[in-house]
Amino acid sequence: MLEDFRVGSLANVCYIPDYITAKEEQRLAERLCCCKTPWTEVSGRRLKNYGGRVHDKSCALLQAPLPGWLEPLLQRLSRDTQVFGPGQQPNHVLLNAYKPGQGIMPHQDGPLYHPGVCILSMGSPTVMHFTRKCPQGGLCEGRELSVALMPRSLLIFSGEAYEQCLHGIDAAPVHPLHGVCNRAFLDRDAGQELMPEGERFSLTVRRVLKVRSLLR
Ligand SMILES: O=C(O)CCC(=O)C(=O)O
Ligand SMILES: [Fe+2]
Repeated sequence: MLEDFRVGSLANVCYIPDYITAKEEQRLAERLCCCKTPWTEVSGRRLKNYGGRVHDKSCALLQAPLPGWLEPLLQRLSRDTQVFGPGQQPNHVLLNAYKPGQGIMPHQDGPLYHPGVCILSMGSPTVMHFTRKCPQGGLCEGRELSVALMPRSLLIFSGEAYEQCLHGIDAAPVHPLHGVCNRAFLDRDAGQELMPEGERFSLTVRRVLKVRSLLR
């Protein structure tokens, strides 16, 4: 199934438009925002964490229960994408909330996780850029890949895109669509740029490799 959704020049990047319906998006966004899990702030951006926290020293997930209402989505993601390892389920979910003009610095998700991630987008659209790491250190010139992330879409990446590239979102009021690799999946009237008007919410779904259960 994923074969039909491969985009761009990097191996193992897939973009699925309308992975969830508008109704599912609304219900999920309400639950995420209203649930009692507290928001934290990172560089002005708001975050919520589900499934526990990764302990700095042991690099293990101090596991906390995931909300029951997230389970059907997580099962669906592992079944459809198999990006968390063969037969494996994700155990960690991050909610990011971006006001218009906010972004996320180019970064790597790192070795604590199985090297595959799903990002579900809700609310305002944006563009994510992948930049290759140089063998000599630092970042290569230019961007390897840009993907428009429309609301209700699912981005999946692993392998080369996960391990050899950094990904980020420009902190900019407008996101040009020039050169995005998933143009074929966008509405014909998408225009030349995306201008977020409201907040964007994204769910970053991953599997932390080492787990220390506090549930017992
Ligand atoms: O909001 C996004 O689409 C990206 C989030 C991300 O890269 C992360 O949580 O590591
Ligand atoms: Fe990331």
